[in-house]
Amino acid sequence: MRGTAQWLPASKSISNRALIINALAGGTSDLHNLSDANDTQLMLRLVNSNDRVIDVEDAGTTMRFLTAYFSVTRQAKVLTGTQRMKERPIALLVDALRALGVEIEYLEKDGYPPHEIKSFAGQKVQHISIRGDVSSQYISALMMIAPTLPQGLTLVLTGKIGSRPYIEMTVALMKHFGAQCTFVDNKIVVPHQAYRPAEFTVESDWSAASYWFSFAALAQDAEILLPRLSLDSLQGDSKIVEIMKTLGVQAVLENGLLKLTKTAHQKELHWDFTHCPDLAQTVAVICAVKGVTGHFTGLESLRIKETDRIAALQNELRKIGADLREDDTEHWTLIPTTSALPTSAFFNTYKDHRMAMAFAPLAMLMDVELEKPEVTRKSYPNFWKDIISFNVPATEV
Ligand SMILES: O=C(O)C1=C[C@@H](OP(=O)(O)O)[C@@H](O)[C@H](O)C1
Ligand SMILES: C=C(OP(=O)(O)O)C(=O)O
Repeated sequence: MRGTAQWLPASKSISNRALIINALAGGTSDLHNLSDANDTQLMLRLVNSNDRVIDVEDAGTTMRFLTAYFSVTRQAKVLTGTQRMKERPIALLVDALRALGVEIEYLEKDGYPPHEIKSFAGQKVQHISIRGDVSSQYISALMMIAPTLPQGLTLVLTGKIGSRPYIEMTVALMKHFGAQCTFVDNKIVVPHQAYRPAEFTVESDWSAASYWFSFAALAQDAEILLPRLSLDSLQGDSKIVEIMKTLGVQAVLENGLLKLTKTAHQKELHWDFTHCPDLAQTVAVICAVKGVTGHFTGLESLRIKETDRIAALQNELRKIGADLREDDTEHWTLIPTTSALPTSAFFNTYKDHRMAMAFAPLAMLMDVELEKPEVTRKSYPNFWKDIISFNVPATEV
């Protein structure tokens, strides 16, 4: 398998932060290479929308960041989304905003969208404690609005902190646009200050890149080139380089492109996904078919993403004779396939882009049919176009 993933998207996490901060900085920054992911295209459109009802579809960051943004910019809005978005909790963020002085009401079920932002009379507190183990997106949302608050904001994160690199990414983006912010241990301090407009170029998306590591892992022979990725990235999902080394893929930067080639793989993988939850599906599927036993922790947050990703993985892995066994609430064992793979299989995707993209590379070994392949538009709209350019046969039925 040889070629370049020409349509690899820019990071949606970085793009969505840049768009929120740019809006708070007056909207005049030059932002280059924004992601074409639906989550970012939604953010681009909705952040300046005059509509009262804001439909974020299934975009988690867009929902959480806009809830904070519309609150501090005093825009009365109703935020809603898909049925699944109405099942993804938002209470911790709403509680924090209410403590700050924002009037927000739930319109259907307490703790979940849709919700209505009514008013913000003025900052009531400077100090907020918030759990760190549910979603870092609530924390990033509060951090980005913090410089605009008259008293600034101190956040104390309680319990285990998940997705920490995404919080560090928020710090880095805030700094790029002129706002100081410190994040030490479990404490984040943001003084009141003004953002400055700045030029910014978004790098490629490491989570999207992870699927090309999967193709390389399953190919007989591979030389895959990935554009605009840096190894010391703001994105925690660049950890895929380390993980996939164990699974038989070597990655080196050559002439500005990341080159993936084959190397020997090991029989076991111990990995904690606490700080890179979006890689779990990619890695589980590759372990399953390469005979690698996975000893995993840090999968808890997968249950509240686009679908319950633990249940979805368990259902679909069983179709190829593998399993993801829950040993206790914190430990999972990936039991790989020991028998021959079926010659073909149909995989359900649960309206989750990452289910589709994690299982697609199995096409290197068997005939794969995927339910609603268009779900990839959430983060990687040209995924199928990229696949076809590598001569992997893909047909839309
Ligand atoms: O801040 C972000 O851009 C994200 C944070 C992570 O979510 P959690 O913090 O909910 O784990 C990640 O799964 C999501 O895809 C993007
Ligand atoms: C979890 C994800 O996105 P979000 O939470 O922003 O919907 C994801 O892209 O895998």
